[in-house]
Amino acid sequence: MTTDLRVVQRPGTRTGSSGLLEVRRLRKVYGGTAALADVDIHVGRGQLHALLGENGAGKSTLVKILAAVEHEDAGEVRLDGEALPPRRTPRTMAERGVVFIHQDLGLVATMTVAENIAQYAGYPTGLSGISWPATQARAREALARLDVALDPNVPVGELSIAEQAAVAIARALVQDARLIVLDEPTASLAAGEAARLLSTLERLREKGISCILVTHRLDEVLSHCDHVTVLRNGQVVGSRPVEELSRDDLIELIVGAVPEMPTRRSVPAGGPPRLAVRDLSGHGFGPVSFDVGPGEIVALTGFADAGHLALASALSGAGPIQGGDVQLDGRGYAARRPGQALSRGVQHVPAERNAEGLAGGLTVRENLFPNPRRRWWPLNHRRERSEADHWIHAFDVRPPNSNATVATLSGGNAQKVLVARTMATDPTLLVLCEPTAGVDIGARATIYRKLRDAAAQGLAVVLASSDFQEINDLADRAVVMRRGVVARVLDGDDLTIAALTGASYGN
Ligand SMILES: Nc1ncnc2c1ncn2[C@@H]1O[C@H](COP(=O)(O)OP(=O)(O)OP(=O)(O)O)[C@@H](O)[C@H]1O
Repeated sequence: MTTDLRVVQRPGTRTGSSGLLEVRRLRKVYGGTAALADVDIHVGRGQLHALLGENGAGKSTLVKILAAVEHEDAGEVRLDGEALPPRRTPRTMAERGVVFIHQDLGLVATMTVAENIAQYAGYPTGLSGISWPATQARAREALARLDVALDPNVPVGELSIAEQAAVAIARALVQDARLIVLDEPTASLAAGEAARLLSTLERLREKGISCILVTHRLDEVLSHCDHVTVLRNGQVVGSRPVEELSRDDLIELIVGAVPEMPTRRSVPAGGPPRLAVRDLSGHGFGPVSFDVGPGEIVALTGFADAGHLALASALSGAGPIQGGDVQLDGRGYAARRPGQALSRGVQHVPAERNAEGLAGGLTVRENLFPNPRRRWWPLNHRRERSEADHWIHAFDVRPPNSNATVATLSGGNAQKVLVARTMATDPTLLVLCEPTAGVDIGARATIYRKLRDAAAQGLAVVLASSDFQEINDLADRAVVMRRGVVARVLDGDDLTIAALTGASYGN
């Protein structure tokens, strides 16, 4: 069926027949490997166009070339019929109304909504300098175009993530955006928040503004996007209107075959808890109590500001604890620093992969074994290499080269290295924050299987995740948080995506 789908653009759908962006035979080679090999993409006016593909397929490379932070080796980019110069700059793109929104949204938390919206387009001025009433009015008007009512005087840091995303889109509107490119904006949003962001994008359709959405979340593509282009190994393997595709069609296009997802375990864990958390409180959460038994995978979840990620950080010594008690294997455990957590066998995948998790300038092997002396003394380089190869193979890290610098890996492949590192050390407790954010569906199935296998050996896992599908597939129990405290605990047949969504909203 994959070959049947190698059809580019069907005319006359709501994808819009008049083209805004034409990418023709685009090519980019890094060190002999073609990240993009003669890629053609057509984005219609007012079209919500999803760009999909497995990890390393070439999506970010394409986005970087559109943003003019990288340049193509060959090919052409046309916007509204105009061929853009090969040596264009980010300013060339901004002047033509191409705006980029990355996962971190690029907002300044301490500045108000109106100030953030004025950040790039400039502040309206009057006789005595900046006109604050005009700045606020323009922000209000841009938000109204998105049907979002927010006070322009509120600091952005006080808003929910979904509201912040609306501010980023409003900022694009005041820059007269014709094309907005969003690189995984929903990767760490819970279902309800992601849906709100996507409905905001849908509103741009009537205004003739086009969007390219890079995502690994297939359900949002099926329910919100008009057209989909799938890349594999730097080539377009399908470009079709969404209405012609099922979920399985999409998965087959992305990874070649529908991977088998592990099913949730039905037998509850026995024995005393490995982790017992009592009335724990810290920045943004508490008091919270829950247990994790041997072999159990317990999810902490909720909307972005629910406190579940802060709680997970505190459990791994990366965030402050203000009160309460934690026991690990029957002994008091109060990790004030990550080093203390590591010495008790607690391994952590932080949500901020680049800032806190990986050293981009070091190799995959060095990132897998940051302290080989602790593992092997005297140092045994051959063993280190062969173990690195084992983990690279087990997690299907691409390219499968332990000497590759982590900064040259695609986002999803870097994430696989981070998760592999936590499991390479025989941990007693894993604390995983958004472990599969940015990871494609094939690699996700691999990570889930590894976690299941490790849990079957008695490992305890805390899974802080906003991905309700992931929790539904993997967790034995879900602790749903709202405003820093436990709103509901779901397990067995009660643990469903609908129940997770309802509990996150406080139903
Ligand atoms: N600076 C670089 N040097 C060497 N190789 C690179 C560099 N940047 C990207 N690559 C390679 O180009 C290929 C495409 O990477 P890209 O980041 O575009 O993938 P992606 O589709 O965005 O993946 P992901 O879903 O994991 O983010 C990968 O094989 C990657 O390792």
